[in-house]
Amino acid sequence: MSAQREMKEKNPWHKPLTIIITVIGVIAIVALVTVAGLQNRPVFQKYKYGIVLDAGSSHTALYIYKWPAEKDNNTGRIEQKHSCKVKGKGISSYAAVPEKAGTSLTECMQEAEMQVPAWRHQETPLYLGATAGMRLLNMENKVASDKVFEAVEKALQRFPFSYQGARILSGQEEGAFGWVTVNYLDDRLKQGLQTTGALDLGGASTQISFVPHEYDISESPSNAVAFQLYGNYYNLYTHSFLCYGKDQALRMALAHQTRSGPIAISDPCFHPDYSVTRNYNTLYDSPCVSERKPKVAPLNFTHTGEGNFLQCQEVIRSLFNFKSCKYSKCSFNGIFQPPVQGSFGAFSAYYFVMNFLNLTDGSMSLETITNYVANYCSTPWDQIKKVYPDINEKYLAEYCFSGTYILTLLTEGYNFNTETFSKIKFIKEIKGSDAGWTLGYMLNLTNMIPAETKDSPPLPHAGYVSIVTVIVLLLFILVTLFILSFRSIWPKCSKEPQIV
Ligand SMILES: O=P(O)(O)OP(=O)(O)OP(=O)(O)OC[C@H]1O[C@@H](n2cnc3c(O)ncnc32)[C@H](O)[C@@H]1O
Ligand SMILES: [Ca+2]
Repeated sequence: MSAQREMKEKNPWHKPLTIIITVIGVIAIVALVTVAGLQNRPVFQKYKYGIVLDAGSSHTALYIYKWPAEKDNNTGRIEQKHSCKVKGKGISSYAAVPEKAGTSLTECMQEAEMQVPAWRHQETPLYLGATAGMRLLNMENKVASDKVFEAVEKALQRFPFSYQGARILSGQEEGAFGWVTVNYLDDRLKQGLQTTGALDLGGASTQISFVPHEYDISESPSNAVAFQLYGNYYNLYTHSFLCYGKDQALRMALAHQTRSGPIAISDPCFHPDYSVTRNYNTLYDSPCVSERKPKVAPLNFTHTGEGNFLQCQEVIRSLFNFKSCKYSKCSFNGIFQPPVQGSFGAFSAYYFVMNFLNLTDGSMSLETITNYVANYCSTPWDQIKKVYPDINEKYLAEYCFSGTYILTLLTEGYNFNTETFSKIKFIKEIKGSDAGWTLGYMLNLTNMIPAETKDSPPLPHAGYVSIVTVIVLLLFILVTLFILSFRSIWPKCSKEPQIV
């Protein structure tokens, strides 16, 4: 019994020092785990937002972009969070009722209010950029164009975002920002890789932008845009052809065929058996064709189809002037263009049309694609309607013209040949963000948004390392003390069986 008491007295677990050491040890371990856990927990990502309204000639679309609040190399990693297609036509179509241009945006703006967290609303910049539709309205009727902007401005200012203004983009900006978008999304800018050209086909204008091989900038300064992005310099060639978007090009093609004011035309760019009645005033109501309006013409004309690809190409060719060129090389209409270079991303109507025709598979040759479009054009209209009962009839009727226009513009307008054509990719989006000028525009403008304080771990790295070192040292001392106090009873413990 006395041996047992003696052992109990010598048992370190019954000494206050051991208990204190143990408690401190446990606290130290808990502290170590807590500090490490807090320091290394995934940082809650805070985002900033920006909204761009693309007021195109055919429709308006709203894009919401987001990027981490702490920025990377002065340029945030911007991605598309949401997009909203405004119902109805483009804002330029409301020239006679400007207030409606403003109210048309309400639904998408309300969607934006839901998409951007409320606490970010006030600091979220909101931009509206208008393109060729408003360019044309501005040329035609400046007062009407100003009124549309006034109405749009009023409508946008009612929302809680930081409204930064509405303006018409120049053709150069439209082309250049489209190029920035494509290359940014492809990660080519940051990595300094060879860039991709950008081809944008809108309703009223079309843009071509690429970095040429040995391009002499002095030849046509109005087609040159110099960029410095991520420390790399780019000398971009860009041109925007007003009136060569697919709707205005169709107008020009019809104007070409009705220039003598006939009561009926048989159009090779529309399917056999296609027939509609069109109004002369409506057709010629655009600065792209107004000057060519026939002096004498009936109110309407009958527009029938013929479905002949080669003859359609002839009509389209007549829209391009290949005669005059004061530069070393031109595309058409006397516009300087160096030879196309490298790969290209073709988006908006290039994609809509080629996707409908099932021609976006990069392995198809120019010849195969041409044959396909020719065959498609010669298919009777009734048959086409039966095969595609769900497609918007206006689009459906125009795919033959649009496909032929795209091929003619690319090969004869921009001089793509069999080999260079194969480097064109028809794209809608890249990594979840739509291809178009808006992201490039946003990317450029966000450089002006000051970066928020970095969303860093709670402790600086040095502080974290010091705390962990102190705790580890403390644990080491405690373990040593613990072992030492146990050692005093170890011999007894080992003799225990002999005692028994
Ligand atoms: O750049 P601008 O010239 O201002 O015009 P936009 O921005 O309004 O032009 P889009 O790229 O939105 O559209 C280009 C054209 O494609 C048409 N379009 C849109 N969706 C289409 C689809 O699914 N199939 C065929 N055409 C389509 C649209 O009506 C236009 O004529
Ligand atoms: Ca556009």
